[in-house]
Amino acid sequence: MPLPDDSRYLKGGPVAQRIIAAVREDATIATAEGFPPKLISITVGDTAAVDVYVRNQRAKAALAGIGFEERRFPADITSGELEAAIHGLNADPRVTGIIIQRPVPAHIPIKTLQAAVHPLKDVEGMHPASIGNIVYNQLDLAPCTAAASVELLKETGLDLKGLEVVIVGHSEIVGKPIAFLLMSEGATVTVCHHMTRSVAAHARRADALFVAVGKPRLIKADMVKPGAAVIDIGINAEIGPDGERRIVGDVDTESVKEVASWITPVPGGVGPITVAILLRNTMVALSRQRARYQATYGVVDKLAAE
Ligand SMILES: Nc1nc2c(c(=O)[nH]1)N[C@@H](CN(C=O)c1ccc(C(=O)N[C@@H](CCC(=O)O)C(=O)O)cc1)CN2
Repeated sequence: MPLPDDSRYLKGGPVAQRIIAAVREDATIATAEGFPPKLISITVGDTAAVDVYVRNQRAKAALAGIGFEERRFPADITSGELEAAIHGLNADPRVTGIIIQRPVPAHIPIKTLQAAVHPLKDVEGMHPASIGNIVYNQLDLAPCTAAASVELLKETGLDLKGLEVVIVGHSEIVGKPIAFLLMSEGATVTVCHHMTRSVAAHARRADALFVAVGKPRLIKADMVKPGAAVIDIGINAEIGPDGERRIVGDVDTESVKEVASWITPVPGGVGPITVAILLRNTMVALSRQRARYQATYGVVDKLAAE
């Protein structure tokens, strides 16, 4: 369904298109130089939200000129078997990026899997060696959903220096990296989590409010400062009054849009940019691999080496 043409909506589509167009230029050049980018997606078990994400990754990778392959594994696979599969991908020179789709089944330690991905092929920046980069202000490759959310906040034109930002949700893949990305930009950041005494009291102080907790419509109008920017990162599936499955965010958009100056729709907000950032990260990872290749073999490109 098309989004209403309301300037309060921070729509992800145009930003994503811009990013994908730039990625396409890079991918075309890299391919012509003998380094075609190829992204492998690892899915474990069946999760509807992940299927939506992967479907969009495949479609946008095709648009951007990036090879894309999905490897699906059964929910009862062992962690050791998955690690072995990842080591195989690390060793394959045709594979330039690996993404592990979340969530994985509870018996699989996601951190072990993430650490098994070679840091140069880690297109999410979630390897322990990569996640530290954003702490050191090296921001060119950050976790996709976190980077996408920050990209949308920048679309408001708000000055991030000294901006009061509140993040509801402290996950490793979204809340924590957003905090580091925004601290690097000079924002004052508060992170709320399950032990926070009054989320509402913090949220009401925010010039920019990020929400990523997976609770449909948790944030209501009375929790938002008038004029704030509200970035909704929730992706929750529910059955609508028409009996159809639909996706809703963590923010009660209908009421909050009467108070906020900017609000991201769900779907159509952070989601499309998340996919675009993944593709951009894939090109960053490839250029790091090329730099390593050049440093090791002393040639400018693969074609020259042949
Ligand atoms: N490895 C990762 N796994 C997950 C991440 C991540 O960043 N890295 N984030 C979420 C992904 N996710 C939901 O589970 C998700 C992300 C993006 C989209 C998306 O493309 N949404 C679009 C389109 C919706 C539609 O076609 O109906 C949108 O919001 O407009 C969907 C899901 C968890 N896992």
